[in-house]
Amino acid sequence: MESHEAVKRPRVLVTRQTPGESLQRLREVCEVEVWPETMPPSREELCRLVKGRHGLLTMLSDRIDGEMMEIAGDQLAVISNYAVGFNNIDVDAAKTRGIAVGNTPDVLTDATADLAVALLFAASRHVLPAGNQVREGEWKTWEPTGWLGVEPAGKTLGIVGMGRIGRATARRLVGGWGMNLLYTSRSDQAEVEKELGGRRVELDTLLAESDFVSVHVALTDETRNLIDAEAISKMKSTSVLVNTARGEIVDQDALVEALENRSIFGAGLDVTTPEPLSAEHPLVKSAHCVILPHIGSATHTSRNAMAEIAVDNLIAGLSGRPLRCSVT
Ligand SMILES: NC(=O)C1=CN([C@@H]2O[C@H](COP(=O)(O)OP(=O)(O)OC[C@H]3O[C@@H](n4cnc5c(N)ncnc54)[C@H](O)[C@@H]3O)[C@@H](O)[C@H]2O)C=CC1
Ligand SMILES: O=C(O)C(=O)CO
Repeated sequence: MESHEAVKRPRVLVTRQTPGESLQRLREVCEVEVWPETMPPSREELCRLVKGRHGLLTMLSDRIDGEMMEIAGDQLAVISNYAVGFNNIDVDAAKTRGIAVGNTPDVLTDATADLAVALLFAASRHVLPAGNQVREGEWKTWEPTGWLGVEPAGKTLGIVGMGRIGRATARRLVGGWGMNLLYTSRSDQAEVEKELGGRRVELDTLLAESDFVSVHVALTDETRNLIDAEAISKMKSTSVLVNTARGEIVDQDALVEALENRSIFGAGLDVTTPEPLSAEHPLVKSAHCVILPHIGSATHTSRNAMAEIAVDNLIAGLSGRPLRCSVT
């Protein structure tokens, strides 16, 4: 039986065209099939495509569970996710089968933190609806009471999940706008506190005391719906919620209600449940919510670098070497 040991020309599936030249490196050592469409393969198509592959280069929209690994077969040695988040992969199932799993951390940290800051300002200053007023020819005059927003300078920033992107976001807002920092984390972050000041607090305290809350935890069973109705009810009526992590971390129904009741000031989301979110969804229609189509890492620099890591991970996994960035 063909198993995890290195094979001469391993068969690899890449579930979407990635930017840059990195796939060329893969083609030199593997038989590569790239899913050619813009839309992801359906579950059915993916089940058909994974069969007999030694390696998979997957996107965050591909759900790779135990069943999918089973369908792929015993020869599957490595799953390389083209993302830092890996909630779309059943890592325990992969471990059980001895399949290596890789991700693409660090190289997208700055781009995603930049976008968190952009969303914070967009939601604070009505950037989209005010801009639309101009586009739609509805701009009548300068109004002393028009489009009044909130300002971050000197206010309190709450970072939920002080990992790489949480810290980079805090660095921008503490350094640039003199914000005071609160954060949640599973452990104290002495280095962060040395660099940025700040205090580790319980989530309830963070929500009650922050003027701007930015979510950066990984999606796990523990963080799913972390920002639920009760959590949102603790936030200040002048506060802004930003989520660039994963949609499932925020209870969207509760957020709709909070925005409708004006119990928070606004929200900026790069991630939703589902993705894409229907244009009819009340959050999309809300004047107090800015939604972007999951573009946190969407810069040439980040996406090219992610592709390089994803290919390095795949090649390492196929030859039984430790991955450049492993989550198993
Ligand atoms: N919008 C986008 O395009 C992007 C979204 N992301 C999302 O951002 C997430 C974070 O990325 P990184 O900062 O690179 O990951 P990271 O692993 O450095 O940070 C995640 C942090 O969350 C903490 N955490 C996990 N569970 C927690 C809990 N229950 N309570 C408090 N803290 C908890 C972890 O300890 C860690 O510090 C990714 O998992 C991904 O979902 C990442 C990149 C781009
Ligand atoms: O890397 C991730 O986790 C993303 O969401 C997109 O880059």
